[in-house]
Amino acid sequence: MMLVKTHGSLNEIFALQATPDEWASDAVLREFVRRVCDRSSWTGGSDGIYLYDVSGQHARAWFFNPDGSSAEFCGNGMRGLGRLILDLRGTDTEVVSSGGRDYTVHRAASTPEGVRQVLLELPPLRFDNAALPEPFAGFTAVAVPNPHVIAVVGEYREPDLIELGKRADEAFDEGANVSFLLPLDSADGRDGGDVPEVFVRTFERGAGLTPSCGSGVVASRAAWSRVSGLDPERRVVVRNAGGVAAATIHVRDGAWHPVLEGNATVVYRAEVDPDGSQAGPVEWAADENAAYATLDERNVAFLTSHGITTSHP
Ligand SMILES: N[C@H](CCC[C@H](N)C(=O)O)C(=O)O
Repeated sequence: MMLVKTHGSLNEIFALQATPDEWASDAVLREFVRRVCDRSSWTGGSDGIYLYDVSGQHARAWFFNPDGSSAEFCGNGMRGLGRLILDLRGTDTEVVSSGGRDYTVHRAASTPEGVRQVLLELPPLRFDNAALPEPFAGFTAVAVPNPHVIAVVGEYREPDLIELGKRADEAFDEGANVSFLLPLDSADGRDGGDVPEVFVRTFERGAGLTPSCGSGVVASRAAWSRVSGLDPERRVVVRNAGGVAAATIHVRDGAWHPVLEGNATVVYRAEVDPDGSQAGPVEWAADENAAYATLDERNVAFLTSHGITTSHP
């Protein structure tokens, strides 16, 4: 089976063309997931894996966190998977069904550095207005559809994010992805001029602190409009530790429909056996990785110039 390592803003997600029933049992499948996602394994690990099937008109996909748990959706992974499907079919738009919902992926213009990009349309998000348990009382809860809680902060303190992220599993029955959103210069977006920019970092359910969380980008974008009153239709540049994306919310009939645009980079391809062992050489996408390194350097320089201290990647 061909294992493809992709990333969205350095949030590395595997894509593997296979269906869950190809493993002897659910437990064997989840052991495979943990093995290939293990950072100490021959794969170098990842922050999750999408299994996918393209035998029907719409592709189907199943996401697993690196701890073997399932999740409804992975924004960065869906961009990478979408790019693979668009390239496989030679089309500009495809629908991917995952977790009981449909996502539309569009081929998007590459960045000035020559980094491939995908624009992703998500199903309507949902705010959870119920009172949140301590210590998340002041957070905003959004399902995109996976569960996120977001706090808009005046200063980004990573140790606080990590501490709170580790408490999400005990605070929420299904766990939650925990994000801090820090508005940046010209971030009020009210002058109608500059495109507002924010910094977001997420401590992910089932994965921990990651360089980027695509669904966290979308959930944080929505929470910011909810908290600040910024027009949800405004395009906002969202910077993560690992890269840059843009998020917009289209409001239709009162429903908030997120759109996420960002890179969809292939890191390498390698044959893998169903037990997770290596079955062929690792074939690195050297040009893509070089192009992304330039984008990454520029983003790190921007974050540093804005006084943001965050681990990389
Ligand atoms: N850890 C997430 C799934 C992966 C989300 C993230 N990698 C993304 O890009 O959206 C969860 O359990 O809901």
